Amino acid sequence: MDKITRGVIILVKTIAIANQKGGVTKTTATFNIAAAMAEQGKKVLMVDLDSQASLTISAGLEPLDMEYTVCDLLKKRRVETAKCVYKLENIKNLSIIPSIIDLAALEMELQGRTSREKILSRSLKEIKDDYDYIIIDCPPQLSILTLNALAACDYVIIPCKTDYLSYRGLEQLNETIKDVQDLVNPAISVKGVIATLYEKNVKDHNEILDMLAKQYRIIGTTKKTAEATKGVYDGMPVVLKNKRTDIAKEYMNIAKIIMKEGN
Ligand SMILES: Nc1ncnc2c1ncn2[C@@H]1O[C@H](COP(=O)(O)OP(=O)(O)OP(=O)(O)O)[C@@H](O)[C@H]1O
Repeated sequence: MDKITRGVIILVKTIAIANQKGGVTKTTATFNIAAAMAEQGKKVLMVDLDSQASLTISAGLEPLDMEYTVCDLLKKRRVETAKCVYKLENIKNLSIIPSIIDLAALEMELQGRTSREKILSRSLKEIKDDYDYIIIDCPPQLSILTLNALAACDYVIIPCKTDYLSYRGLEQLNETIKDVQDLVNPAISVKGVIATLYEKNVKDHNEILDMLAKQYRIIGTTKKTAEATKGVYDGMPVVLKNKRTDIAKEYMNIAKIIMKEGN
């Protein structure tokens, strides 16, 4: 995982943002953390591994207009990884491997392949040295795509809504991560949980937040707020669009925690 530049070893960190539950703000967290790191001068690559392509669209790209997407990395006759990387015009230091709806169909094809959970990892190796961080936005299932992300990453960050069912869903995710650790990627660990869509005035949210904090390392708590999505039409995450909001500050703080502990 190391790259050597003029004799100095720099750790390259690949991070999976994962939770098999939908709507827990995986995509929003990926874009904001990646943009915050890029703003701090890190070279960051985001990988959209969800066929809904929300990250791709949030970044201001049209999935159907892309010549190459993450599908081209995963299919049998894959293309060179660098061809699938697009630099974002409006955010310095930030690039993306976009997704497209075709990824849903490709998932079926992946099931029949040898070492099917290591396909993404092999492709990312080609370009890993070009980035300080690679952040993978996982789909909302424990599918072969999520397994590919877990096999390719150094650690996982789990966004979890502060409600009971989301809290309970973490058990299943942790079991999957343990399996991946035993069978495919011994180096994987969970960096922490981001408690998301938190509402201070909801009693249950406070109880779940306490329960989460007892069991997991909370690296940030993001409140439910309309501010979070305001830049989505012009391809800007709130962390850059409206830096003074609480949500932007929280994402910046999470990015700083990761960078401080990363290298
Ligand atoms: N802090 C927030 N407050 C309110 N809404 C938010 C916040 N963060 C994200 N959202 C909105 O919540 C919805 C779900 O967010 P997002 O798409 O990031 O979740 P996800 O976990 O990636 O979803 P999926 O599992 O479907 O891919 C989106 O409409 C997003 O704009």
